[in-house]
Amino acid sequence: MRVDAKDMGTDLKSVLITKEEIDAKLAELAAKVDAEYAGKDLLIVGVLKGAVMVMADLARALSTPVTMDWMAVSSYGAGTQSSGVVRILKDLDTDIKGKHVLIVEDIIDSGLTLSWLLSNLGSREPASLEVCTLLRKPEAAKVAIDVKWIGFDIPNEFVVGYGLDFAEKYRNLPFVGTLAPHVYGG
Ligand SMILES: O=P(O)(O)OC[C@H]1O[C@H](OP(=O)(O)OP(=O)(O)O)[C@H](O)[C@@H]1O
Ligand code: HPA
Ligand SMILES: [Mg+2]
Repeated sequence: MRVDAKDMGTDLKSVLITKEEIDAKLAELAAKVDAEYAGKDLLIVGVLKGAVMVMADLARALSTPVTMDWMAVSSYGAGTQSSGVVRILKDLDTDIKGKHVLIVEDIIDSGLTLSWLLSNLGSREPASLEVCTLLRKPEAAKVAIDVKWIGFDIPNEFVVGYGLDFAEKYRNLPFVGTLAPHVYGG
């Protein structure tokens, strides 16, 4: 069954990026990642929980053999604003020293989560450390981050779907949509 904005009642304001657009973009990104890491061992690190969908779909679009690990950090809690305080809820299972590591994210909003992650993982001495994110909000950046692969730059609005939640809901929507302000008290 296809879920679309109508099925969400009035919770969604609009569909920003369709499933088809996400699929096409991930194929493009996967080709670039394949080219970069040809002949190398690559560990992709998904940032739970938001990046679950991107990890699953990007990993399957890659030709490069990869290993996968996960980190859980949280800075948003149940709200729509980053608290700026990043907590590790689950650390990597593997030692990344000397490995080529690619962090996979669903979204870079303020950039605070990723900035913290890059310095945390960077201090573990990986052979290389890069970032691939499906979404980025350029207008929301509070810190500058060097991001190698970006799927879509989006407006500074709270989005849900394809892994992204509001109060843990809407992660399973197959597209990215904007939330109606009344849902989060706007
Ligand atoms: O650039 P920032 O402003 O730091 O925001 C981006 C981060 O916020 C979200 O995670 P969240 O803390 O909501 O956890 P979740 O993935 O479990 O929803 C998202 O998945 C990113 O990891
Ligand atoms: N939506 C959902 N989760 C998020 C967002 C967003 O716009 N920004 C950071 N985490
Ligand atoms: Mg969240």
